[in-house]
Amino acid sequence: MKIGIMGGTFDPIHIGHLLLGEFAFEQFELDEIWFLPNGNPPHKDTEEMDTSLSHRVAMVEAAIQGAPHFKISLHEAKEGVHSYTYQTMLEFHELYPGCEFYFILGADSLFSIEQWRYFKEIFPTCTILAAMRDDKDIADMQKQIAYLKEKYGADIELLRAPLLEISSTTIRERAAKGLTVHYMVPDAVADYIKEHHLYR
Ligand SMILES: Nc1ncnc2c1ncn2[C@@H]1O[C@H](COP(=O)(O)OP(=O)(O)OP(=O)(O)O)[C@@H](O)[C@H]1O
Ligand SMILES: O=C(O)c1ccc[n+]([C@@H]2O[C@H](COP(=O)([O-])O)[C@@H](O)[C@H]2O)c1
Repeated sequence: MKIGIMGGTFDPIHIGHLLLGEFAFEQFELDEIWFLPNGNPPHKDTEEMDTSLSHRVAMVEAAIQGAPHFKISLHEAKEGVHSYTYQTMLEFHELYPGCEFYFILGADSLFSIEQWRYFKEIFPTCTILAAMRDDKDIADMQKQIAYLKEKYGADIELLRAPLLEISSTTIRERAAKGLTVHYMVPDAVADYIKEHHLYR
């Protein structure tokens, strides 16, 4: 089985994340995409976040409902302890022998990966599928991919997905101002945000 891993904080999940999953599935002929919400991301201050893990998980579940090739993994849905990608990927290989993993990320993550905990250990565990984002154009991406390949022997491919200037931050800010987030998130997520008065 070829599994795409779409890791994130998902505060909240938005169409940028879903499109990365969909285009990775298609371009690399994957069997499933696992959305992997991080309960306590090492590089973000969860104390500053006012969205509980249970809300973030519920929004991922709502977003992928009805898409049989999209699943949720609760492997990193732990409060308190930080979850690190290198550890999760090593554990996935033990838990799911015979699976090939493809870790999906956006340009901001590709350019900061050298700050991740034991990042060199991640490279042998998966192929990284990196999508353009924000100000990073194709030349920037190819340069960074070539650099990481050359320096660490990383296996990285350019993921071609629609460029969307959308982030969870924008959605939180819009919701806080009482502006609509429709079409930026699936309807079920917009309804969830409204019903639970999130980001007010
Ligand atoms: N619009 C987008 N285009 C490409 N990649 C994206 C996009 N939005 C998120 N990603 C990628 O998805 C992964 C998970 O992102 P995350 O959950 O932090 O969302 P975010 O929108 O970046 O959130 P925030 O604004 O809170 O930092 C990261 O690798 C990020 O680069
Ligand atoms: O392992 C690390 O040190 C590490 C540091 C930063 C980010 N990550 C992972 O990168 C993915 C995207 O992170 P984020 O913050 O953009 O949601 C998510 O799966 C995080 O767990 C992992």
